Amino acid sequence: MSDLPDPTRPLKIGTRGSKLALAQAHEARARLMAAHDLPAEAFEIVVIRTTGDRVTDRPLKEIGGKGLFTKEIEEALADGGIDIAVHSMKDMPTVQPEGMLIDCLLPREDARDAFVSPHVASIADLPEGAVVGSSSLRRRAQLAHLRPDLRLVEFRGNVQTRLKKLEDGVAMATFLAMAGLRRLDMLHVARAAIDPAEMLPAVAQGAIGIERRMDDEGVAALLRPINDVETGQRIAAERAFLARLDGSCQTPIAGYAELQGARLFLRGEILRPDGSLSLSASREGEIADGPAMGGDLAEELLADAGQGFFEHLP
Ligand SMILES: NCc1[nH]cc(CCC(=O)O)c1CC(=O)O
Repeated sequence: MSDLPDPTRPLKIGTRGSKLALAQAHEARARLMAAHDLPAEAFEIVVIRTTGDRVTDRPLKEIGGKGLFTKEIEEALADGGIDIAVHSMKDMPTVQPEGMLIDCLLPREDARDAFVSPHVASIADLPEGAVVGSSSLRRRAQLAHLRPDLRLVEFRGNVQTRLKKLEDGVAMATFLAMAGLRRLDMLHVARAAIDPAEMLPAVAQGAIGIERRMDDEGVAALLRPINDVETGQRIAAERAFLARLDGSCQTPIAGYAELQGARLFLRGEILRPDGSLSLSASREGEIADGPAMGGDLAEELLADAGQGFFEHLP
């Protein structure tokens, strides 16, 4: 256990307790074990219950937006209760608390959304007026934009709960991240992976980030070999886009970056929550300019949107 910052005790990995969060924590541990030739006993997985986990009866946007799934975990990191925290980057605020840093990203999974339905194979196949369940502000707005005839209902809970609701006929279809389904070994429930050109994914969808104390050099050295540089470059561009828009919080936002050789392609979209308007644009440039391109893309969409765009509620 000589690579550990403190070889006399296991490294504590903080995570939420959901099946998906645990799968992600196990993936992080497996990569650390392989990179440093360490046994599983060199790590301890510490489950932390967050506000987002406790409140399950209301849409997330009513409880108070970003940070709901991270606050208690970051407190544990700050007071030394854990050494690292494993997160879905999609759920992470663009700015970390004082003294915290995310500079380690695992290789990104499939970033696309999955179309999930026991009845039909795609969005286009949904009959007129069909009911679709989703609590994602982005997915709801994108779907309303594509298919204004559909009826949307709130859908929260874990994957099993949502599938049960589909079986019970509460809705005909829903959406889930391909990445989450793959990590849960439940890819079979995806009827189709939706092309980003049809439904642009959430910023950082499919990426796992590892947060640490900024001054913890021992942990920084431990994480370095498992960081995926290309994922970091894509996420940096997407999160810079989000960061520039975030002031207007309750807004449906999508952003997706891809690399081709030394070039970075970034697409971004903002929508009215009711889907009555969608604005999108893209940028192409050097990988190193990704974060600047993200900010610039956000500026363009904000200028297009004009005053009042974000006040238009359903
Ligand atoms: N908001 C919940 C959440 N956060 C991350 C994922 C999926 C995994 C990922 O995007 O990395 C999900 C569930 C979903 O959208 O289906």
